[in-house]
Amino acid sequence: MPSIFSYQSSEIDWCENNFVRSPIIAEYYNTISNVCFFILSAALLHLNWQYCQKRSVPMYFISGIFSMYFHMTLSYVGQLLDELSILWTLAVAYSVWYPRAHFPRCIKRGHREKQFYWLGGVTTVITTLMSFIKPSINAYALNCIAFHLLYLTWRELKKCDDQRVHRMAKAMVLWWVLAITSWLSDRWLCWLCQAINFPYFHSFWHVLIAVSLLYCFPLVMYFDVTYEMPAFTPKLGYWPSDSWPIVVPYIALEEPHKQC
Ligand SMILES: CCCCCCCC/C=C\CCCCCCCC(=O)N[C@@H](CO)[C@H](O)/C=C/CCCCCCCCCCCCC
Ligand SMILES: [Ca+2]
Ligand SMILES: [Zn+2]
Repeated sequence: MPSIFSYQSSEIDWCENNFVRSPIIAEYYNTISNVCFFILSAALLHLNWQYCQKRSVPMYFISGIFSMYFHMTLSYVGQLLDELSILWTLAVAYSVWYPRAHFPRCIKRGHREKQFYWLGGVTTVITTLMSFIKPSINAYALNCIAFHLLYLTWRELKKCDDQRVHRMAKAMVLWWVLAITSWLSDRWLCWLCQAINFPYFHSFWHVLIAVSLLYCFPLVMYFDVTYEMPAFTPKLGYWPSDSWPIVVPYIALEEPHKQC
């Protein structure tokens, strides 16, 4: 029986052909494309330095390290680490940022906060256990989180008339649609990708989801400042400048009153 650490012990094998460009890296482009998680999370921390000084931001580049290991080995342990790091980053992000205004109504009013954290904790533990049984199904469950984020974004945007925030949300959704299309294409249309000699859609997924998060995090920070830091007004800036066609948004904190 192969070890859970051994090469290709995972039940998932992505579309890219294995060991074509290197004898020690199973999926070469799927491995190196994870570098974008390190670059873009560094950019995120740098541009949003004011916010990061005041609040802790979940370090999603850790998922990039495990994802690299997974694609390099295609091992069962690599797959578990990849998925569990995403799951736990999401759990931390929800516990830090989930707006109290959107706590589910089904939990009792007086104890809402405590019960919400219990609910989140139990869900995370169950999903963690499920990862050991059927990690390939778990990847779909993780992707479904995006639909909940879309729902939360839609509810927040209804209350917000800052057009810059709407523009940021639209960009996030656009990049996410491109990302999830690439992920699904790699999983389901591999025969077609092989036929056209382009089995690289999973590498595109890495880049596109990292770009989508570059818009998602400032959006979440914007609403967090609005709700949780009444002493500041979140001001949305664009790097390198407003007039560029492709821009990176960031949050600056200003002292007077709020907009949304
Ligand atoms: C109020 C809550 C705010 C939450 C903010 C979002 C926190 C993001 C947390 C985690 C970062 C995810 C990093 C992705 C790493 C991808 C590694 C990878 O490619 N793994 C694959 C195998 O190599 C695996 O098959 C992928 C599984 C699915 C991962 C799904 C991640 C969902 C992240 C949601 C992003 C939302 C973006 C915008 C939504 C409209
Ligand atoms: Ca492969
Ligand atoms: Zn991947």
